[in-house]
Amino acid sequence: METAAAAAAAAGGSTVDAGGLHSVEVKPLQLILNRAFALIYLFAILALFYNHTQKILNSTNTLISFSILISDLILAFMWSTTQSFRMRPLTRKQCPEKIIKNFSTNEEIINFPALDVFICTADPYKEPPLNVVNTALSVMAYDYYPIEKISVYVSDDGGSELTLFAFMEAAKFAVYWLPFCRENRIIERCPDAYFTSNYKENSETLKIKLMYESMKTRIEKVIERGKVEEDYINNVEELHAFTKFWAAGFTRHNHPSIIQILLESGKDKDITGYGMPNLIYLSREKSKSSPHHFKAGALNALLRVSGIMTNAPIILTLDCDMYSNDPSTPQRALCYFLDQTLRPTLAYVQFPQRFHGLNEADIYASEIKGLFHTNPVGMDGLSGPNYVGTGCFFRRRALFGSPFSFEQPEIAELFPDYVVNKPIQAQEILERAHYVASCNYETQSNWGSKMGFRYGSLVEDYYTGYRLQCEGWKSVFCNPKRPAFLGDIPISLYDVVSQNKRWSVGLLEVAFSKYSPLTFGVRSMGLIMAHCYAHYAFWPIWSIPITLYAFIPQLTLLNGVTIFPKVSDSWFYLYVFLFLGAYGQDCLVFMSFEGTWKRWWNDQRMWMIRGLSSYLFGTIEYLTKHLGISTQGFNVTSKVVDNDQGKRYHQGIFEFGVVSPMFVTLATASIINLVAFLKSIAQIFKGDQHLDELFIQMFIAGFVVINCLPIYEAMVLRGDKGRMPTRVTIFSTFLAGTLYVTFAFLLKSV
Ligand SMILES: O=c1ccn([C@@H]2O[C@H](COP(=O)(O)OP(=O)(O)O[C@H]3O[C@H](CO)[C@@H](O)[C@H](O)[C@H]3O)[C@@H](O)[C@H]2O)c(=O)[nH]1
Ligand SMILES: [Mn+2]
Repeated sequence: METAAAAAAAAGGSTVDAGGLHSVEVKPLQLILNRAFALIYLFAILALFYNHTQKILNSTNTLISFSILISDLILAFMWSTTQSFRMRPLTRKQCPEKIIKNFSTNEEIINFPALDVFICTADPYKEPPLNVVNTALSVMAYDYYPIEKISVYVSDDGGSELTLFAFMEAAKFAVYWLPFCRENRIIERCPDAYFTSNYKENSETLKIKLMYESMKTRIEKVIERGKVEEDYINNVEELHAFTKFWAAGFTRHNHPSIIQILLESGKDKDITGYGMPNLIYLSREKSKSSPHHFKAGALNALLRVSGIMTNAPIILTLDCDMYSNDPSTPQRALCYFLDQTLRPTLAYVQFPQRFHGLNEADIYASEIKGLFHTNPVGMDGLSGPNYVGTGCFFRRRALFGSPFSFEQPEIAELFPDYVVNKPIQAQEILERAHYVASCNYETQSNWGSKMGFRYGSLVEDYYTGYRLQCEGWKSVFCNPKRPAFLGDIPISLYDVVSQNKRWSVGLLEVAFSKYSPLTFGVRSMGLIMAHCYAHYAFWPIWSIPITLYAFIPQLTLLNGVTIFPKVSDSWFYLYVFLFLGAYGQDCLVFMSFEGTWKRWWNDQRMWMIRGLSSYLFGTIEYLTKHLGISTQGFNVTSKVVDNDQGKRYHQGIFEFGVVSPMFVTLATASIINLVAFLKSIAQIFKGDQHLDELFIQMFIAGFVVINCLPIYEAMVLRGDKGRMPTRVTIFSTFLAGTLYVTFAFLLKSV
């Protein structure tokens, strides 16, 4: 931990580090309240299980009591892991304006450490190259001194000439864009974001806009044709580069590595004669016979190729849709990397994932506030936040063994302190770069196990951060007021639940591996940190209580069977406390991070939806994958916006539209809850049943019904393309009927 600063912070209040580059703040009252609440709630949980034991012993229907017990055990476990985020939340501030002074040799010359930026893309049709180019331009235009210290490496797992073409265009546009941003002190350095903002129109902005538009048109034309044709190729070098893609047998899954230097710092200048950063295109070698480990594999190839070419001590990893929204961001990260007291063990500085284009109510809870904001603040007070794949500055050394034992790469040039002394275009450098980008390079090596980004989980980001922290590395959460990066969000429910399904598979791969946070994690990083990581690893098992609670109380209700305490029973108040306590705390935390009611409501709704879709089917996919039956791999999230879909999204209308088993469970649950709720109301009015006995079950059904309103609407009221497909509705109605009959039979036969 952070020595002096931490000790002072532990005592409460705020502290500033010695250099005055950053400060931390802990609110002592908040700590006490959180811990006291956790203690009280814990006693309530214990009381609940006492009640459960009694019930099971006297129960006539053990199966039902047992499934509720299992659900509550899992809910209690997940609750306890959530509390670890509340034990010591901590907020930080940085003073990026002080950084320049630290690196000035004299008034004029400022010399920051070199920075390698990695941008990953994987599919030109799901990830439009124009957007990838925008991301690259936004970081090339960072306020970094001298700018030649930045090298931007683009990894193209799509192996696409379209992406390369877009980057050739970007390199030409950059020599105008960088001086334009610098001289006009533009804050918005992502061109697309700038031209859609409220910028000042004058002849200069008009000129640069025309250039941008012309680049955009050329890129879009080429994408439309699906191929770079000769009229778009300017010279022999470009032709030579594209010929590689046209070789016989070239596919995205099978091709040699392609490395293309698009800008070379020190050689290329902008139109004012000022330097330019390096810009390098890389498509690592792929072959059907060797595993390529998806994004983690791409990052490791980048780590090596950049090692050969520039070997910067600091690395920024970015997803292709995460553009920079603040040119001073690297200076904020430097505030930490520079601090002597943090230095020996600081592995990475993580900025939150934030998104643009969210609708007002954030219907799909795309903000994922827990994952990206509130929980990292909790982990920051312990050993530091988890790595979330993008917007993260690494110390290169952290990817080569623990802080105490260095893991030697195979070749000397890859040592993190190796000094490159040749230009990146040198024949020798290029040869070496191709060599380390080949698919056999990693065979029989420690890459992915002890070195670099870790293999073995579809959530390579979570897994890598976790393993680094197990080794003893620390991290810092940096959350400035102006978002440092902004990314795209999926705008159809299917894309959202599919993305979460992939995460679920990846998380379970960690949960049930020999590196499980509950065993290996507890030993390596202590109980509380390990619980934070366990919270994510076991996310998908939330599907069990969510699914059981979506069906059992309702199916029993339909059959007039009471399974919870009556309102007149004193145990009833325990249930009220448990419900209000958990939801209340969740809501309070959400609201205290610039939340709104509407967004919180959607956040809790999406939790239920994910429980019945992503988590459930993710768990099933994990099981089938491990039985060797099927595997989907890394299904890249689409970043393309269909116009109609975009319109509906902005009106806050849920987008179904696809026939998927994940929608069947949702629709079935929504039907059963509605029928159960309505039937029990009718029975109470008729006097056949007592509200006193059925209240908790009716409350659950009613609560689910309110959450399902958009689903009913999509099933019966809507006619647009995003409605629930009729096949799903019919099948779900049939399934609901079958479940009802089965339960009626089960309950009567005992
Ligand atoms: O074989 C692959 C697959 C993906 N990617 C890239 O990985 C990034 C993330 O992919 P995306 O489809 O956007 O996944 P998300 O679920 O939106 O991403 C989140 O979850 C991923 C782990 O599942 C992390 O890698 C990401 O950083 C994190 O933002 C994108 O830039 C892709 O181009 C590759 O480079 N190679
Ligand atoms: Mn993404």
